[in-house]
Parts: sequence; C-alpha cells; structure tokens
Amino acid sequence: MSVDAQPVSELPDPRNFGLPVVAEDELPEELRTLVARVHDLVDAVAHTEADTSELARASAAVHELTERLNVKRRDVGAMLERPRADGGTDYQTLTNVVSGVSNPAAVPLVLEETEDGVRSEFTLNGTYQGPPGLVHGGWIAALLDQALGSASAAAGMVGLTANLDVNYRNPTPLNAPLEITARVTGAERRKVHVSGEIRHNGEVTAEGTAIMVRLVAPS
Ligand SMILES: CCCCCCCCCCCCCCCC(=O)SCCNC(=O)CCNC(=O)[C@H](O)C(C)(C)COP(=O)(O)OP(=O)(O)OC[C@H]1O[C@@H](n2cnc3c(N)ncnc32)[C@H](O)[C@@H]1OP(=O)(O)O
Repeated sequence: MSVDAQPVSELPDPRNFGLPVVAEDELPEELRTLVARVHDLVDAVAHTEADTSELARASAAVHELTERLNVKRRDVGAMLERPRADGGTDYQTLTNVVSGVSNPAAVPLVLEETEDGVRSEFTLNGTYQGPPGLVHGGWIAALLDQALGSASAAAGMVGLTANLDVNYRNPTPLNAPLEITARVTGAERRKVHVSGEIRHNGEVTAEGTAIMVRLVAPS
C-alpha cells in the first residue's frame, strides 16, 4: 500500500461544493468570547445545584438570549477559511461539533500538524461524561474520527469516514490532560487508511483506525 499524498495547498475549495466560506479574520472576537462563555455555561447547567428561583431566572435569561441570537443565523455547512504558514489555505467546518470554532458544544479540539500527521492536547470537562468520572465512549469515537479525518486532510486527501474502528484500552478520565495523535498509514485509489490514539499520562486509553474515502469535486 502506498501513500499518494497531494500538497495541502491543493485541498478542494468548499465553494466548488456550493458551501459558504467565512474568512477567519471576518469572525468577530466577540463571537469567540460568546462561544467560550456558553461552553462554560453548558458545564455550569449540567452541574448546578442552584435553588429553584435562580434556575427560573437563568432559564428566562437564556431563552431571551436564544431569541436574540436567532434573529440572524448563518447557513448550515459554512466553512472557515484560514491561511496556512506554508502559503496554502486551510478549511474547517465552522460549527463542527468536535472542533468548530463557533460551536460551544465543541471540545474544542485544536489539531496541529506534526511531521507524520496531527496532534493535540486537550482536557474534557464533565459535559463529556459517560460512566461516572469518565469520558463517554461515543465522544472518544468522535474525537478519533475528527483527528483521523484531519490527518487525511493534512496529507492533502479530504474525505468522508466510510469505516471507523475504535478499541477502548483503558478508561479515559474527565478533567485530566489528554493527548490525541493521528496519521495516514496508506492510500489506494480514493481510500485513505488512517490510525490514531488518545493517551493519558502517556498510556493509550483508546485507539482507532478508519478508511476515509476522498471527496471528488462536482464537475
Ligand atoms: C468540501 C471540502 C473542503 C475541505 C474540508 C477540510 C476539512 C478537513 C477536516 C475533515 C475532518 C472531518 C472528520 C470527520 C469526518 C466525518 O465525520 S464524515 C461523516 C460520516 N461519514 C459519512 O457520512 C459518509 C457516508 N457514506 C458515504 O457518503 C459513502 O458511502 C462514501 C463513504 C462517500 C463512499 O461512497 P462512494 O463515494 O460512492 O464510494 P464507493 O465508490 O462506493 O467506494 C470507494 C472505495 O471505498 C470503499 N468503501 C466504501 N465504503 C466502505 C466501507 N464502509 N468500508 C470499507 N471500504 C469502503 C469501496 O470499496 C471503494 O474501494 P475500492 O473499490 O477503490 O477498493
């Protein structure tokens, strides 16, 4: 099996797929701050033991805020465009649930390119809980899927996940530093084979492999 990678600068332009594109410098700092605060709000709501009158006040305030923000909504599928250090262009789904910069539900997972793939350090708060004190297995799969897809994209091969296999080797703790790594291991025709791991204190807690099928731009 050989890796047939293209330069990253040849990533498909989302406009060719009919997707709206937002330049990174057009994204207001105020939106980033709002996203971070709502991210913290979700954790606060999940864990609050405030009294009923406080809960009622908070509920009314959040309802009012939701109505205000819904007055002007972005299209589903909007992509964020950012320049790369090497002169190319990077794209990311703005509201991606794992890593989207405008999604308060996102981790957010900020993946950096390494010599052989992508890597990130991150911590998951109680919002991502499955078993008591541990990260939900579905979110572990989502994190791996995102890293595996990003490793494929970083190698110039953007695709959709056709198959994802996850092995849970050890419990993944909440509120503790975690590391995720992923890389391309091979490619044939439109199939890209990728593998990755999540580690805590250097020990693998979960590992995954996937087949990404490369996107073909509409002609
Ligand atoms: C717009 C761009 C801007 C840039 C943007 C940058 C963003 C950069 C970061 C991205 C990071 C995202 C990370 C999250 C990634 C997801 O979450 S993707 C969402 C979940 N996945 C899906 O929704 C996919 C749903 N499935 C499908 O749409 C279609 O089945 C697929 C996967 C596109 C394949 O369909 P197809 O195009 O018709 O391909 P097909 O000809 O059937 O198969 C092609 C090859 O793949 C193989 N194959 C197909 N399915 C399978 C399978 N399940 N198992 C094994 N092999 C399979 C076939 O056997 C065939 O192999 P060969 O014959 O070449 O040996």
